[in-house]
Amino acid sequence: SKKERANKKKEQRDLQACKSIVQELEGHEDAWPFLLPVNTRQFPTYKKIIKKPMDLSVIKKKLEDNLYKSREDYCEDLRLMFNNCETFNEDDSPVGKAGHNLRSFFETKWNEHFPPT
Ligand SMILES: Cn1cc(C(=O)NCCN2CCCC2)ccc1=O
Repeated sequence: SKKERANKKKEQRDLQACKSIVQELEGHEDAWPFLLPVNTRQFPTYKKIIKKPMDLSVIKKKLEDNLYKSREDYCEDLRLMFNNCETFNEDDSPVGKAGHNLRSFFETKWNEHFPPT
């Protein structure tokens, strides 16, 4: 139907916006702690403390494999990644500070692409 075609277009626009947001996050100077999964041999307690690890490489792969039902589903994984960072790191540590900076950058980009009504 016309409505279904319009909705499919919206989904395609949202997916494209989510892909470009991840690219912008990857290029941010504070992205270094988030580019790959946390190394659990370097940080042996990580697996016990963080029940659902998440990082930009996993989010990018999920986007490419069409595993997100919606932009909200995608946003949930980004917020999980930043919340994991706050759980495991002191605010004034290098990783903790990078997490706060990158989260702020993400939320700004999110609102640029999807202005709250
Ligand atoms: C999200 N997060 C990341 C780290 C971390 O240190 N990641 C960077 C690891 N090195 C960067 C270049 C080579 C490997 C530690 C705790 C944490 O919660």
